[in-house]
Amino acid sequence: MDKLRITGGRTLKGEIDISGAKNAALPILCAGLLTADTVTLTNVPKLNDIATTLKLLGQLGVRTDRASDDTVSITADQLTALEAPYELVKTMRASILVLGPLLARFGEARVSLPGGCAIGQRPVDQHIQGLAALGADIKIEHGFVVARAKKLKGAVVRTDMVTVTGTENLMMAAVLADGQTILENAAREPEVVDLAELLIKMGARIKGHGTDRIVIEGVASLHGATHDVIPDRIEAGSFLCAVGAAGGDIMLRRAAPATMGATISKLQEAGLTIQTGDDWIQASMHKRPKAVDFRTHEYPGFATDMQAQLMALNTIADGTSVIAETIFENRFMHVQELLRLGANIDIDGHTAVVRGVDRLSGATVMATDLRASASLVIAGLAAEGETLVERIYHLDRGYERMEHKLRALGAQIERISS
Ligand SMILES: CC(=O)N[C@H]1[C@@H](OP(=O)(O)OP(=O)(O)OC[C@H]2O[C@@H](n3ccc(=O)[nH]c3=O)[C@H](O)[C@@H]2O)O[C@H](CO)[C@@H](O)[C@@H]1O
Ligand SMILES: C=C(OP(=O)(O)O)C(=O)O
Repeated sequence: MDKLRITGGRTLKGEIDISGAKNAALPILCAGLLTADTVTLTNVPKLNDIATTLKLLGQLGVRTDRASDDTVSITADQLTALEAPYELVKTMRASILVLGPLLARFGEARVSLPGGCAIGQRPVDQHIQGLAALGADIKIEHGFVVARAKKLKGAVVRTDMVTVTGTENLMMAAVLADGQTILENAAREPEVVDLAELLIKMGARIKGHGTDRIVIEGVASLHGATHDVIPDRIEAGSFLCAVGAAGGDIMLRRAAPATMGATISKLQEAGLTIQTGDDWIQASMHKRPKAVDFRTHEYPGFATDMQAQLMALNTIADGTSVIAETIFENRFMHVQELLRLGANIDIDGHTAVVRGVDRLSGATVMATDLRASASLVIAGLAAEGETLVERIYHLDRGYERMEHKLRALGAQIERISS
């Protein structure tokens, strides 16, 4: 298994490009199942999760073509299967996103239940209840969600909590349903908006995306489209935390600062100087960070996917911070590894109290999930001496060539392949 070796203590300087958003690209690839025409996507990041999704689509009989580094075309004109098997679903929870499109267009689907993972149980009951409300006959059988519906029918669906992939699955199902669907308590994340924009280009009739009430008028069929995936706000935020922890001056190009309000304002509170344009972010840090309290929240609040990275910055900050994780019940797995680097953190249920230390010292640590991995890399950049981050396959799920980008910024970091 590959590892990262980081020698900490170097400031960061330079420019890098931000990749397309993983969490936008995944549902958007699945939306290709909704039409027999070709859907062409640009700014698709090169990530293991994208490779897994393309493999899954391939198993369903979808023709996929990576025309260039960041362009992918998908054509779902001759499906050979309507089933997402456990082997693929277990590695990536977002596989559940084939359920809505398959059911809407082909009238049936069988998708393995995604298992629990490091950050929480992550049930899919809201996806199931929502599809049932749209008229699907849906049950769990032998570890699979098995769904059938001759034709879905529009309905008012109010999810019990805000769910990002739940909203995406239901939106993709509703675009081909008979009549009107209203999704209440819908997720407002930019990635949901990006999916809606693609669906509209494909002929869907959607209004209200970006609010908590999405109204969809079903249409008989959708057609092909071309779409540029939005920039990854979590990747960009992770690099901002990196410069906050290591110090320096960086420029992030092809970014979307308009989607990053909560992250940028917390980092400014921590002492970073940040300037933004339409598609760039310039950040400088030349002092010790200041501890910042925060709580995770649905968009436009502070993203749970940024919690671990900002915690890493807080570990070396001046002062004590209180961090509340409100979205996932078990998303502090990085804490025990940050402790190995010399951090001072106490956890009490959903709250972590971080007392900033003067310095971290390099050690061998283990990545436990995607953003936990990023937090360990950030801490390693700031730590004295050498940090070895093990099990970085988690990182490879969601960051495109992170070590290359950090090296371009002057960090001393290398991949050790084994
Ligand atoms: C591929 C993708 O886009 N992943 C993102 C998506 O995950 P994902 O869409 O899986 O996360 P959700 O928004 O659904 O989860 C929010 C909360 O609702 C709960 N829940 C959700 C659905 C359901 O049927 N039942 C239920 O109880 C979850 O366990 C969690 O506690 O949003 C999360 C929250 O912003 C991010 O951390 C993930 O990076
Ligand atoms: C939790 C994440 O992803 P996923 O939902 O794909 O597990 C993430 O991107 O931080």
